[in-house]
Amino acid sequence: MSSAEQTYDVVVLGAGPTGENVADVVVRGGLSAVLVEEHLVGGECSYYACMPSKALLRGTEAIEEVRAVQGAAAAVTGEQDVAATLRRRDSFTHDWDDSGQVGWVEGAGIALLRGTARLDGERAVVVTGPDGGQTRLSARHAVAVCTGSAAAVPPVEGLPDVQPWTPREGTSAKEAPRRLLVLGGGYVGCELSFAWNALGSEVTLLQRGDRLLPRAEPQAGDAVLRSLRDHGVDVRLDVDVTAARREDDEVVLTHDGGEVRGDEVLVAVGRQARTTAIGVDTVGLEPGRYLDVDDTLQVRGLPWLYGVGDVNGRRQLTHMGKYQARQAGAAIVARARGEEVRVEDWSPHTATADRAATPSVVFTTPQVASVGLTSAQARERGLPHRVVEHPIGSVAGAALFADGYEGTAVVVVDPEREVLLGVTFVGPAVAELLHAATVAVVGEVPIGRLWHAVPAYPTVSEIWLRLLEAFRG
Ligand SMILES: Cc1cc2nc3c(=O)[nH]c(=O)nc-3n(C[C@H](O)[C@H](O)[C@H](O)COP(=O)(O)OP(=O)(O)OC[C@H]3O[C@@H](n4cnc5c(N)ncnc54)[C@H](O)[C@@H]3O)c2cc1C
Ligand SMILES: NC(=O)c1ccc[n+]([C@@H]2O[C@H](COP(=O)([O-])OP(=O)(O)OC[C@H]3O[C@@H](n4cnc5c(N)ncnc54)[C@H](O)[C@@H]3O)[C@@H](O)[C@H]2O)c1
Repeated sequence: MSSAEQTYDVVVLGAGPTGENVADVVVRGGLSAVLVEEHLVGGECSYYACMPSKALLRGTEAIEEVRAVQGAAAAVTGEQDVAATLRRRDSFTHDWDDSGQVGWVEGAGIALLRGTARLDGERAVVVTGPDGGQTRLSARHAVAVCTGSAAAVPPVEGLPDVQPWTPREGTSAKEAPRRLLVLGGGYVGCELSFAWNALGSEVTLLQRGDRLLPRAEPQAGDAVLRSLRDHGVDVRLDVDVTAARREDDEVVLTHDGGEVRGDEVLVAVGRQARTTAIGVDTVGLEPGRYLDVDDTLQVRGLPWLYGVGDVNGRRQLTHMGKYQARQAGAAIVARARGEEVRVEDWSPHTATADRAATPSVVFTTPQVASVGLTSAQARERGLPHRVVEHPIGSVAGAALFADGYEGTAVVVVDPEREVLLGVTFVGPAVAELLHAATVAVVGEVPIGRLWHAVPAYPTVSEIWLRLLEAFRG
């Protein structure tokens, strides 16, 4: 056992995509920073979330895209090579080896400390290393908590005892289980049901509410539901699972309408803040809760403490964690230099897009790409709004892309200011349509000016013209 003390300008807890970017921004701003990581540098996204899940899905998507083009479809004469798809997934996670990311951290001039970090009063962090030795870190300017989130486990009797899969096992499994039960029909439940169904599992998806992807526009959940069922997934809505047990090698879930059996059960009912064991109580905060932060990501009431990424519960997406990291990093540097931190919307120091313009893509078949407010969110916020919808398959680019292209675009417009509040595309390969919508929402580009943003012919982006025409009436 050893004990040491070190001082840095900024101490960052957690080297996920968020923590890495906070450290990078402050070092570029002339401050010193140490990143503390207890598992893999790169965080959930690289090893158990975004990258492996998309690698599991991409082969199936590529095959479906070719099958949807008459003539080209004839070239698909066999089945997906599941073992090769899993190997490709493993190549994206580098076989769960983080040496590449460690090289990047070192090259960026960031100090890295392996171990479990815990706050120990104001500006102080204690790190317990793999050998049990402790290092005490002091921060001259800021401590940034970027410890992310973990899978939430619902209060279902017996569930912990059946050793359910979390998204970690759901993205890193070495083979497809014969029968997979999936609890939860949000992002993870829908994506991983598609993935494992195509890789050979018999999948049963149990969703508590009456819709999949309940926070998206209803057209999204409806289309994903139809497609999952068409692909052979047994989707059951309005199911309340009350108990779980193992019988020999089987998992048995009891719900209000009976029982369902599988070989594994994946729990995908949302996330919980990783703040239970990081010493937040030593600075007056309640363990287990999301960190309550302002728009500069500063924890309210503790000006030296920042909560960035999944751990604040604002938006649990990698690109939003990295965005928050850029804004928080800029605020930390400005405060350290004694410069003014601008707290107004859209300033270099505030994460305004969290509230107004968060983009996301659900990589199902069809994809769901959205940014900004849904019609339900506009209604909840009491904003004046009009909803315009148009089938994407009606444009030439979509017809060329896939025979019988089916998709929907939904735009939420503020009719008084004539700007877009939100956009949702549902359809094959719509992910790459999204950034144009994000620019329009963030820039509050007036509808009158959008008429001058002419989509190239024949691209799927011509859907923008149809939407403008539908809005004009
Ligand atoms: C299955 C799945 C698929 C997803 N797909 C996408 C996607 O396609 N696109 C997208 O944008 N988002 C996706 N997400 C969400 C995305 O993974 C998260 O938003 C992102 O990882 C959050 O980054 P973070 O750095 O805030 O936290 P994390 O990635 O969770 O990183 C936190 C880090 O902190 C470390 N840590 C925790 N506690 C301590 C401690 N006490 N001491 C030291 N280190 C600690 C952890 O080991 C971890 O490395 C997905 C999530 C899941 C579950
Ligand atoms: N492509 C992406 O960007 C991507 C992919 C995966 C995850 N993520 C991120 O990770 C977060 C977590 O994903 P998630 O799918 O775990 O959460 P989620 O919030 O997206 O969905 C959880 C779902 O579980 C349902 N549910 C809740 N309790 C239940 C119960 N007891 N039984 C059955 N269903 C229940 C909810 O109705 C909801 O539909 C997402 O919100 C997203 O921010 C992003």
